[in-house]
Amino acid sequence: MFGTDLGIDLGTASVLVYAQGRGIVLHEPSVVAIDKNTGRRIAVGEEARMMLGRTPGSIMVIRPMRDGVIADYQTTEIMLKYLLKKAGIKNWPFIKNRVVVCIPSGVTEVEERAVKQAAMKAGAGQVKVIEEPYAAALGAGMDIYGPEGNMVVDIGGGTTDIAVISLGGVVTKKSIRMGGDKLDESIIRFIRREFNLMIGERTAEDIKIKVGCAVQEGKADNTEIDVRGRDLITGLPKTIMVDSKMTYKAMEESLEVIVAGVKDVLERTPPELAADIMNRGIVLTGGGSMVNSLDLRISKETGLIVTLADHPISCVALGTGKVLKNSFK
Ligand SMILES: Nc1ncnc2c1ncn2[C@@H]1O[C@H](COP(=O)(O)OP(=O)(O)OP(=O)(O)O)[C@@H](O)[C@H]1O
Repeated sequence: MFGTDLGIDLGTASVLVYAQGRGIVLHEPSVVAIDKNTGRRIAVGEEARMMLGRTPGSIMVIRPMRDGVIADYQTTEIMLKYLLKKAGIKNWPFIKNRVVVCIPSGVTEVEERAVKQAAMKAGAGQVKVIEEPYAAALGAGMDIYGPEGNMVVDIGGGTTDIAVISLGGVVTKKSIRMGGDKLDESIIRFIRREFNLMIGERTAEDIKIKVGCAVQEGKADNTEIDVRGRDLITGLPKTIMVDSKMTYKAMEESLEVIVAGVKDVLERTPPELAADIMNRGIVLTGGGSMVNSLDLRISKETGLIVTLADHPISCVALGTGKVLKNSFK
């Protein structure tokens, strides 16, 4: 006897849970705060994210997922257990639920097994895994079961998964360990180098979301933001102004890695499918795809039409929901 079937997008930046018949029931950052002395859980999700960079010595804030895979197994288990309970799944974990979890397409067998085991330990009765770009394409509403080629680029916090899908299967793919987190890191490095200012992860993400830009021309609106950090020379707090052009420079190298990945997959795609992609274009999903003008940048460099999915962050979880019905026959 099984309970509600669930789809989980266990991401580097966020965890989304899709419950059969209810849709997305949870969306929280993949962050856990632990008491260093006792090992006790203090906070999980948004509450823990608010603590990032602000904790006293006794509290440790952990992001247990790195580059799309589990980096800290024990903390992932704690996080999943807590979040699935919070998602309000009836009788979790007393009735065993069937769960589909998404994984990046390039993971090793060991990494895949760790994801399955973490879900089982968190209370799942049966676990299946599916590849992220497949779920992302389904969640974006692409017709992946037809004979035409579809190209999806899922840019998450830790990985970018690029795939060409046709007849319900992945034909060419690439998973690169580059995503929103690395963009934040490049902003931190740029500001330290150019302004001798040390900023935290959350501030860097804020800059990326508010004024980040993937093309040199910059954004037309909202082009500047005041940024506070610690001056590395005086040691004192300082405010500087950061604009879109600076974020372009900061993120340029990292964005180029994503563009090169897209070109590589296109080059390896069979000609018939490549012709389909010329007609249909590329669909971007994942939170990282929302960097301003990234669609324009990829379009310029590939000469193809590039569209941002309707709800980029939810696509993988929505796609997992779509495969639930056929996953446990
Ligand atoms: N409006 C926005 N503009 C730019 N980046 C954004 C925006 N909103 C979210 N992001 C970024 O999207 C990333 C998270 O995306 P998402 O939740 O799809 O990743 P994930 O599934 O957790 O990661 P992965 O698939 O790599 O494991 C973060 O780096 C976040 O900063």
